[in-house]
Amino acid sequence: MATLSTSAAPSRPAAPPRVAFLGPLGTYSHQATSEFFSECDLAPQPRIADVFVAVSTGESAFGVVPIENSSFGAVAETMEQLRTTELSVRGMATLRIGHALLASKKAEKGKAKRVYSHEQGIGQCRNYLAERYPGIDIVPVNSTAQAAREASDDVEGLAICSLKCAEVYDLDIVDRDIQDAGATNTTRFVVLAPSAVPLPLSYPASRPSKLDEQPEQ
Ligand SMILES: O=C(O)C(=O)Cc1ccccc1
Repeated sequence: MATLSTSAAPSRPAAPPRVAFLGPLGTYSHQATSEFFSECDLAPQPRIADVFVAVSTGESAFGVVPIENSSFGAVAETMEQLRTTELSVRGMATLRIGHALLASKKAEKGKAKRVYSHEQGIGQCRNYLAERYPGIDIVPVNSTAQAAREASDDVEGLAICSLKCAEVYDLDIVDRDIQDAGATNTTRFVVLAPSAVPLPLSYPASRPSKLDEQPEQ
């Protein structure tokens, strides 16, 4: 006689969630996403508004957006989206932000005519720019890694972005730690999900936050 098995079928490990964030690769939002989600399918978006769309349409399970910087304040595009979104804020990550100034490997020293960055990157380095590059053209772009991409195609351009972008976009390091607030410069990021979707307990990843690490001596 056939017997019925009551044991459940072996469960397949859940696929890592798809997470939308402000791209391209190398942004601070990318860094915050990787810190928060131990494993995920990275879905970089061209603008902060696109992160909200990707989560609202279900294309991504979660989204990560910057919300506030310790020295320059609220991130305007995120605040604008939060006014009307039906998504919920389900988590938070705080990163220490150290900006680098990068240039194309073909750039001539001292010939820079413009500097690209996200509005936040420009705002967090405004005193540095006024002192070292008075009168330089400031070109706001969608993200700091987008600024690195622009500088890689512009021998008269500089990018304010993370040091990581020097590797990712093959750029020279002109200067580092150029943010006006020094080691105290932090940005808070929030994790978005559709209102009905709770954040699994396994997030944030158990690794200690970058802010818990000891400062270099
Ligand atoms: O452009 C980025 O890298 C972002 O993630 C937004 C941002 C810009 C500057 C500081 C912190 C976050």
